[in-house]
Amino acid sequence: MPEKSMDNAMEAASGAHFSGLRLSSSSSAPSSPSSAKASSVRSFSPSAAASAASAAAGAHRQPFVIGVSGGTASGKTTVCDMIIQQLHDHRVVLVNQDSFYRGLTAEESERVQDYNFDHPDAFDTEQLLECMGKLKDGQSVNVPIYDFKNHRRCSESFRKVNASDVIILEGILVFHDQRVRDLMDMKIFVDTDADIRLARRIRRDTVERGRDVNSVLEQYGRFVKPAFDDFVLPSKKYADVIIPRGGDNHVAIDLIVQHIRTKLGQHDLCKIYSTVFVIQSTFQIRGMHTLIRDRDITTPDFVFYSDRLIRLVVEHGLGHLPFTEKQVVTPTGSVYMGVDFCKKLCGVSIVRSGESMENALRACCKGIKIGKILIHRDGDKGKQLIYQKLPNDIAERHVLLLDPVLATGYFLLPSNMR
Ligand SMILES: Nc1ncnc2c1ncn2[C@@H]1O[C@H](COP(=O)(O)OP(=O)(O)O)[C@@H](O)[C@H]1O
Ligand SMILES: O=c1ccn([C@@H]2O[C@H](COP(=O)(O)O)[C@@H](O)[C@H]2O)c(=O)[nH]1
Repeated sequence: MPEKSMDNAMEAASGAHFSGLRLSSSSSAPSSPSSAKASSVRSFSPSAAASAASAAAGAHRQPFVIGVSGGTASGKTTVCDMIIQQLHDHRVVLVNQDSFYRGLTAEESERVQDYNFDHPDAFDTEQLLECMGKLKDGQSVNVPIYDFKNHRRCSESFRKVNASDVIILEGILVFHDQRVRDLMDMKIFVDTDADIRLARRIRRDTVERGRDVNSVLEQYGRFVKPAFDDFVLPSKKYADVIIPRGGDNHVAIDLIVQHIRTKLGQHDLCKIYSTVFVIQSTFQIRGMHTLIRDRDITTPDFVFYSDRLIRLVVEHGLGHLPFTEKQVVTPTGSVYMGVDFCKKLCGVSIVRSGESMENALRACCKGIKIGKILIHRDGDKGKQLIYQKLPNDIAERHVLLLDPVLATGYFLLPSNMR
């Protein structure tokens, strides 16, 4: 049985196991002060534990939403495709604002040359919001398919878009409506010269969208350019990143992809850094995390459980250090084949450290040569900052990185020490 399924099987078989939890004075841990919270834990049933675990396992993580705007034929789709390609190890979906064109009535179709496809009212923004809301909620959606030749939606077919880690919403006016902007975690504006865009548009619309050059030029002068000046360009100010030259700008796209990876990696650092280790979460560990997060926990209980978590993190981290075989002679004269740490631990970085973390580390490290303990006291600066600091810390100097509170614990070892 693979290691992971073995762990799951053992967890399932033992149900709720709180060997690490501190029980009240009437239980098997007489030295611990009594606690109402701890005694309520004793009545925790295996089925409740199982459903809590499955709820956590299926817990929906908010996807990262990227908006990509810019004038017609600026290269929005091309940029999106490049981002999607580079994010190959994540689930990414593309939603086009074009899919939400209302579709012309028979009357409007007769005078299509007078229809302004570049005005915000040409889109069904309510439907777009509904679809994006569902996707953000982890539900799949059926997105309409728009036919640029007939200016209508296909009445029978839809494109099924599944819930994903990253949702990219692309279109000329995706920054126009504040409600749509508010869905986005990152806004990109593709900035390409107007003459290049017009040349591309003529080629594309004549080749792919069944137009002739005259109608393209007529529509461009009458609607496309004025709407660009009135709606698209003014929305550029909302962009977090402006990409000049669109898909030709590989540097900008690489930087954007790196940023998205870092953001996604806040949840899954192991995907980015091969030397980061995360302790497998068990009911015991999650039970203690639950206790220390409970605002009603007493101070002695908080200290007791957080100290225990800290020790688990530190001990697990030390287990990753390099060692050599070592023989010792026991007091009875027999030889014991043991191990000894063989390299000097040159730095320990403790994220969100407190005194108890430092003490636990020093206690656990007795007998290990520690060069330096570097303490990060980031406590109240928040999660964002801690993770943003991570890449520098990793690249430069630290050997062990421990975070007992935010997650179960992270361990970092340079590859030459493993
Ligand atoms: N960097 C580029 N160099 C040459 N042609 C490009 C470039 N980027 C896009 N195109 C072409 O221009 C047209 C419009 O590009 P597209 O990415 O679909 O723009 P948008 O989605 O902004 O309308 C397409 O035919 C595409 O192949
Ligand atoms: O029926 C239609 C619908 C839209 N348009 C034009 O399309 C562009 C937007 O698409 P891009 O891919 O971003 O260029 C917009 O400027 C509309 O004018 C159309 O011509 N006919």
